[in-house]
Parts: sequence; structure tokens; C-alpha cells
Amino acid sequence: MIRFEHVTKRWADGTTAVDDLSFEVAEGEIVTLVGPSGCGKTTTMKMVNRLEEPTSGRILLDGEDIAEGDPVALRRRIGYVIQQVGLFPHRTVLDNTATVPHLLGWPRKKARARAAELLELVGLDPAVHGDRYPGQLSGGQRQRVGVARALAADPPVLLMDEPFGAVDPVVREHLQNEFLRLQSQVRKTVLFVTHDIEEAVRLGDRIAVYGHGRIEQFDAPTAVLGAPATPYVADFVGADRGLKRLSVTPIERGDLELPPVVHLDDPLPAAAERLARERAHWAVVLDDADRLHGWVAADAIARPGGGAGTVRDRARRMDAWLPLGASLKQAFSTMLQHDAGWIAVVDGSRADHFLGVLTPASLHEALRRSIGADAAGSERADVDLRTVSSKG
Ligand SMILES: Nc1ncnc2c1ncn2[C@@H]1O[C@H](COP(=O)(O)OP(=O)(O)OP(=O)(O)O)[C@@H](O)[C@H]1O
Repeated sequence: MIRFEHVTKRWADGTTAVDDLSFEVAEGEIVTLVGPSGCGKTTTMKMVNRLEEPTSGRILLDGEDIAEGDPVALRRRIGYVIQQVGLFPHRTVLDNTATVPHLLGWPRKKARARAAELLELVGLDPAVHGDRYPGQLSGGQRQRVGVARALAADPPVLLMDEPFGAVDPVVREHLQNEFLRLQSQVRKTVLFVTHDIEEAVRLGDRIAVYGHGRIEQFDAPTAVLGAPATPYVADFVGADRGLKRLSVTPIERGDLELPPVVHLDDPLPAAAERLARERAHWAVVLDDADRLHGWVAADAIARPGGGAGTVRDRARRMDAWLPLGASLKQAFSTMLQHDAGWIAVVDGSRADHFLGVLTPASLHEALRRSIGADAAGSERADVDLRTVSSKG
């Protein structure tokens, strides 16, 4: 979709920002460009929408050399999101979002309807936020408007230059998650600049790790973390790269344990017998559609007077749960956040159908799997698993 062929950019003073760059971004793929300040990431991006022109080499969009067409027509096919957002302060959020459709001459009503739809897509309520001015939004909300605006004309390509750089880490992680959810719906071809390796790893289908003006490694996140191509890359991704892999390793079915399961409407004696038979101290409680409700302790069922009634009377709600495919890092952090001895895993694509649980022991196994899967084998010493297992 986007193809760089031997692209070099030299400034008038003779310094080279980008040196003989060749790589390709496939349709619907997110490629993150990551590297230290001044290594040429932004210059690379600006050459795609022709805010800068290469000194040599060419860039193809859908097989066409972008230098041959009209830059304005080119930019209509490309959404651009930058850190400073650049919203018009005296225009409402809705009008800001509708900027490009307006420029394209859409009728006002259609442009505003599209803007409202986009705001909803990025998690803002148009009825609440649409008539506000940018100054009346939080930093995170402004970033969302920036993303909505870039998507308004439905361009196939998105260029994002440190779009979440100006917000605090918690909001940032939230925006990253939202962005991934959004991308699963809109499937744009995305070039994303960041200097944060964690962000690059979380968001990128592939990562380009920049040295000065050159790509040192262009690969999937697990490969960059597991098998850094050069000492420079190893240094850049950090000694704790084994831990960083947790954020790109999804929970899989094979990681899950299956504790005893009872249902809300089960009579208490039957549930008690079930737990006794399995010598379990607790069971997962599901509703009649096999969705997670919570859990119930064996002694809460077995206590005197427990004969009548159903599991519903004794069950407790469970907030520590994740969908299958969430990262091991999320699993670990959910377990810590809820101080939970286990977390439930559900099938997000099947109405949150319960699948099993992760315990500290099974999480430990999953961590081992994530390290064992290394292409070229990272060293086990990179991840201190004992810390995990001693807590379990
Ligand atoms: N218009 C310009 N004229 C001359 N030199 C420039 C110009 N724009 C950028 N540079 C230089 O080109 C190099 C690459 O800059 P670029 O903005 O692409 O880096 P970056 O990796 O995006 O950095 P950052 O993460 O700090 O934004 C830097 O040395 C920068 O000083």
C-alpha cells in the first residue's frame, strides 16, 4: 500500500535526515516508527503526504509514485494526526471533526452527521461534546477529536505523529486500547511515529526501529523484542525486553485452567456436593447463558442452614476478568489490581461466554511460553519469573 524505495532526504545544510530507506506497509497494517529524537521518523512521515519531498528515491501509494500527482489530492487520501492536534479553537468539536468533509464540499448536514458518527466511534458522545469548543475538553478528549477528524473523509491511509504523546500514561494506555479497537473496525493503513518502544510494541503489527536516518530492524514486535537484529536495537528495546513481550503475548486457550463451574440456579446441596467431590474451595458461577457471574466459596455453601436456596443466594460478583486474546501484561496487572488469586477469561466474540481461569501458576506457564516462543531465543534470565511464582 505504501512503499518506500531507496528514499533519502538531505537538508540544505548537507545533513541527512533519512538515508536510503526501503520498506513497505501493507494494506490494513499498522507500522510503528520508533527511535530516539532526531533520527528521522517525522521526516519519513512527512514525505508520505508531501509536506517534505525526498532528495532521491520514490514513494508509492497503491503502486503510484506520489511525486507524480497533485499533493492536495494526495492529502485527501491521507488522514494526519499530530501531537499538537491543531484543532480550531473557535470552532465546535463537531465542526472541527467535519473540517475535511466541508473542504470536500459535502452538504453541511451530511458532513455534520458523519462527524457525529466519527465522534461516537472514538468514544465521545456528540450530544455531550459536539457543541463544546476544544478548550473545554481534556487533553485525551482533544486527541480523540484529532483522530475523529483524520478519519472523517474515510481516507485509506492514516499518518499519526506521536498522537498520544501529550497525555499522561494512564490516559495514553486508554487511548492506545481505543485506537486498536477502532482500527479493528476501520482497518486503515497506518504509519505511526513514537519514541516510546512500549507504544510501538503495543500498537504495531510491525515495527521499524530507527537508528540515525536508517532502519536498524523492521519486524514483528515479538521478533524485535525476542531477537534484536543489532546491539543498537537490543540497547534501544532495553534489558527488560522479556517483560515488554508480555504486552504483545495474548492469553491463549491452552493457558487456561478449568475450575469447577456451577450455575446461579443450581440448588445449594448439588453445588456443595460438586465442590466436595472435586475437593475444591471455590467454584466459578455462571448465569444460564454460561456468562461469568462470579464465584462462590465452598464454605459459604456448606455452612449450616445452607440446605435450601440456590447458588444465587451465596454467589459473589467477580470483576477480575479479561477477554481471550488480552495480553499477559493485562492479565498480570488485572490480577494485581484486584488482588485476585485468579482471573476469569471470557470469549469476547461469543457474548462473553466463560472459557476458564488464569491463576498465578498458569500465568507463570504462559510467561514461559511467551519466552520459549522466541524466534532466536532470548535469554530466560531476561524475565524474573521467580517474582511471579513466589507471589502465587
Ligand atoms: N526543515 C528542516 N531543515 C533542516 N533540518 C531539519 C528540518 N526538519 C528536521 N530536520 C533535522 O532532521 C533530522 C530528523 O528530524 P525528524 O524530525 O525527522 O526526527 P524525529 O525522529 O521525528 O525526531 P523527534 O522524535 O524529536 O520528533 C533532525 O536532525 C532534525 O534536526
